[in-house]
Amino acid sequence: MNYDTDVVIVGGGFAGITAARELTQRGITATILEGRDRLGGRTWTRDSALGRKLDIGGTWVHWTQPHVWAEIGRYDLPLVASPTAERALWRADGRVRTGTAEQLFALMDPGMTGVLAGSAELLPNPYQFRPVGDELKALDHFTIAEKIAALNLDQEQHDLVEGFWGLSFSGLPDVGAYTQAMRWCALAGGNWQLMFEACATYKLKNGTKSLLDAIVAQSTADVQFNSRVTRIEQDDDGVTVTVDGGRTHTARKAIVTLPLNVLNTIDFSPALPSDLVSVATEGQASTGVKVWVRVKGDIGKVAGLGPSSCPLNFFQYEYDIDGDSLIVAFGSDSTRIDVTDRGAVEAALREWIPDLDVVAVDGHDWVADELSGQTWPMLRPNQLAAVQESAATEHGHIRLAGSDYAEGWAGFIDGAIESAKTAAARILPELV
Ligand SMILES: Cc1cc2nc3c(=O)[nH]c(=O)nc-3n(C[C@H](O)[C@H](O)[C@H](O)COP(=O)(O)OP(=O)(O)OC[C@H]3O[C@@H](n4cnc5c(N)ncnc54)[C@H](O)[C@@H]3O)c2cc1C
Repeated sequence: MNYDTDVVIVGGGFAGITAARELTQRGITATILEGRDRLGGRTWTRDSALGRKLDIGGTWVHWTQPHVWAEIGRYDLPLVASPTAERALWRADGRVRTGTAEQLFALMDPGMTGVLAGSAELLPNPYQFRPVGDELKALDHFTIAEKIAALNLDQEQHDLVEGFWGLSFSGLPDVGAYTQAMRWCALAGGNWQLMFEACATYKLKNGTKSLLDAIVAQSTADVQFNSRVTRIEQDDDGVTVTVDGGRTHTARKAIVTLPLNVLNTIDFSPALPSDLVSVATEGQASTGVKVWVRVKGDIGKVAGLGPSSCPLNFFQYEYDIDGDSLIVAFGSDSTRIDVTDRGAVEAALREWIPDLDVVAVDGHDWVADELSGQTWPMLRPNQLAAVQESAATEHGHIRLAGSDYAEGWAGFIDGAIESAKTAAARILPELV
């Protein structure tokens, strides 16, 4: 049979472009079918009306994340650190308090240590825990909120730890799986402060697009934009992939990199495993928002944390722009705040700093976005085994890749790159 290409890669985020580079550098032909008019998916470096280039999606990287860190070294890309907070505000037990970051961390420590106790022992090699064992499966019944509640913390400590996980899950702790938290902490050697550092310290100086462009430059894959895949049909020999409008592409293999919450928008024939389809139907737990905010004047190097019930429950100072302050803020529930509404963002931040004036805002609703349906993936209880098993398996001629299916830092750019390298390496022997 003649194929249009060896491999069709569905989606051109970090997973898709990494898989394309890995395959085409070894002489395999590949076509990326991307539903948007740009590459990058849930990363998006764009010129912002706030006065500088900003990362609207994924941003921070860290040396605990070996796959992305190796790529940054490979292309010799400059990094910059987010400023260290000199003042911390925390909203807990119904009040806003001020102190140092150290004071805030000390208040959080009993709860964080309690929730995460045993993470390094549970997952001594957190990049290799498939197949999901009985101990992990048993723990996967619990939500992170249940684990926090069981610690009987005082209200202030409870609100801070609950808020931290609302931030980390980009979602509500009462629907997020406890095992996700254990995985993150195990990846930081069981140290929650290092885990936090990994999530919000180093940024690519020229944006995530600088890494994206470097990887794309080493790929010879054909990229077709505005090509939303609607159906993938398999026979004994390969796949036929149909895009919106009816155009088809044939290939020997397909790598599918769709976020879990939109996986079911493709009609797979034969169907993907029923337990994975059920997870995609239920949806993973992230429902949150990220917004960049230009605030009038110099507000100093400040960070704030509060419970997930706040429309914006975390923010930190990032840049000075002509005497104004640029901060980044997060919330757990996109239905509570419109990140393009300056007034709504100002009202949410005034719960912390009453005289704060918001000049302008920039953000994107990733949850409403039909090509993502979520922010960074965080699983609900009882989803882990189905997702990990599907990620490790070839489904006929199809493999899944993407940060949602990573074994290590799932949810991160690192996980997208890791899973893509694995998927490409697994299919390569069948193609050469
Ligand atoms: C607000 C936000 C903040 C984040 N912060 C960080 C961070 O600081 N650090 C970090 O490491 N990670 C962060 N992440 C997560 C990180 O950005 C993602 O995990 C990673 O970029 C996912 O890459 P991916 O290739 O797996 O998926 P995606 O980037 O989602 O790529 C999938 C691609 O498939 C396309 N697609 C979807 N459906 C179809 C279809 N039917 N046909 C064709 N194409 C389709 C999409 O348009 C997309 O381009 C953040 C994410 C968000 C949203």
